[in-house]
Amino acid sequence: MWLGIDLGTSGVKSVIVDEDGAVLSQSTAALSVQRPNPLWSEQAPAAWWEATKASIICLPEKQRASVKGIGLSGQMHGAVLLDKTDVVLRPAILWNDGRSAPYCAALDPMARKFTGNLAMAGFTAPKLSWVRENEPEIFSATRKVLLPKDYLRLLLTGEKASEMSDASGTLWLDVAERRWSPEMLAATGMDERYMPALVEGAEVSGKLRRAVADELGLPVVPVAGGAGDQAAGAIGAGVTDPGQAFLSLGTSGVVFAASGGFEPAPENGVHAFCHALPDRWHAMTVMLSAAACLDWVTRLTGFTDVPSALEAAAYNDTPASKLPLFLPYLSGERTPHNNPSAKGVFFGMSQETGPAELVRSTLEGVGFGLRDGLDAMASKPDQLSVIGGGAQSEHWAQILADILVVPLIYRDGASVGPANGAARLARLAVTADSVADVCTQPPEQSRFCPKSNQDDRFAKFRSLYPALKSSFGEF
Ligand SMILES: Nc1ncnc2c1ncn2[C@@H]1O[C@H](COP(=O)(O)OP(=O)(O)O)[C@@H](O)[C@H]1O
Ligand SMILES: O=C(CO)[C@@H](O)[C@H](O)COP(=O)(O)O
Repeated sequence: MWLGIDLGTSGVKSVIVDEDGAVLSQSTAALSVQRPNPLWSEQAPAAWWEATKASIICLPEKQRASVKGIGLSGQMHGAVLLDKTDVVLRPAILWNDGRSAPYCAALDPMARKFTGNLAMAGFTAPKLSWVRENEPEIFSATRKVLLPKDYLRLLLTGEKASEMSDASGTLWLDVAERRWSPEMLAATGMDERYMPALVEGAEVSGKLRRAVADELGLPVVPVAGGAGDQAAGAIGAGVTDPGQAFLSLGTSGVVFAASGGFEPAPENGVHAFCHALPDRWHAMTVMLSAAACLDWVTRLTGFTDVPSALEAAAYNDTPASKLPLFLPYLSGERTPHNNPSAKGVFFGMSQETGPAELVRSTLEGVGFGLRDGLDAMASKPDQLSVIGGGAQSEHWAQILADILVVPLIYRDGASVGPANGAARLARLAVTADSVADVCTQPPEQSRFCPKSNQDDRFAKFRSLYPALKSSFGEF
């Protein structure tokens, strides 16, 4: 048995996977996000740890006792600042936090040169520029900066380590060479001593501490490097070779394509990062609020939960031409606009607009945002496997297939894709099993092909951002 732990933004998911790759059990412990100031997005690392333990302890006792290795996956880019005794100095600044935007311009030329990526506000390095200027006492006390899942690793094993896929999202990694970049570290007043050791995703990074093992009913087993949640999702979905791609419908929305090598294309905000396997890279586009918009519109409209809101949308028959258009920029946007100050908008409301129409517009607007991401990619994938919490809705699947104009494939275990990928990396780290044997595509459950043309609505959607852009910063 292999234990995969995925530190998502909305919760920690743990899965146990057997020798044949079947997900035997899964458990989720919810997390909340704190937004104490405009553009800020934070979580307490202590809450991650409590949720991690809560999710593991709910897995069946017998399965836990049979675990042979653990893999970690997690939300990317977040900054956990530790002092010289490994005490957390402030709440973690998350991937969808836009406060560091003013520091990106200065880093951008170097980021393009040394990492092949744009300096974007959600990445880790600009966050440290913000801390250095705005919280100088915290910056001076900082001795290590860890990514979210790597903080869990520290508590699980006592080791400070990261791996290439997640480290790519810091802007401190030389992505082509898979090593820390002294130039990028110096640009934020740091050097390699602030960074954890680097391993590959399918290498062992340490061993579970005895006390933690006893508390969680686990044996003392190796913990693999793991991956950032998107690369872990790719391993779970069997997206490892050029031409393979997936769509993630988590808090964020991601189009991820495995590439033949390191192929930087920073225009339009396409990220070129290391994959979780050695000598492999990938391209991805990221929208900051995807399924997060469903939670928001559910609260806004007063439906009891996301499935009820989706059901109301499915039964609503207002002609699509009468629906408002929704710009899904509730936390700003990364790809393609690279604008943390962009805002959510309902455009075209009328007396006929009610709760179900708003939910429908939201489902559609997230689709349009994802289409913007897909169009930013250098080449369009033939099909996309779908993973993440949003993969639970067939109604949304057809809307998305129509907008994206690409077949969408729903596979077994889609909603726990990154946790499954983390478990697979643990298996690769501990056994001699091959990537081809372990990283298979899970069986197909259903397939949604484009049926109705949405290009006219999409053109209207696209016209709104340039028209509103200059006003966003004023709010
Ligand atoms: N039945 C459902 N259909 C579609 N989306 C859903 C459903 N239930 C939950 N979700 C969405 O799943 C999202 C969480 O997905 P998940 O992949 O777990 O995110 P993260 O990894 O960011 O924590 C929530 O934002 C929620 O809107
Ligand atoms: O910023 C990115 C990827 O670059 C996000 O995808 C985060 O990694 C959060 O992922 P989810 O919580 O939405 O899975």
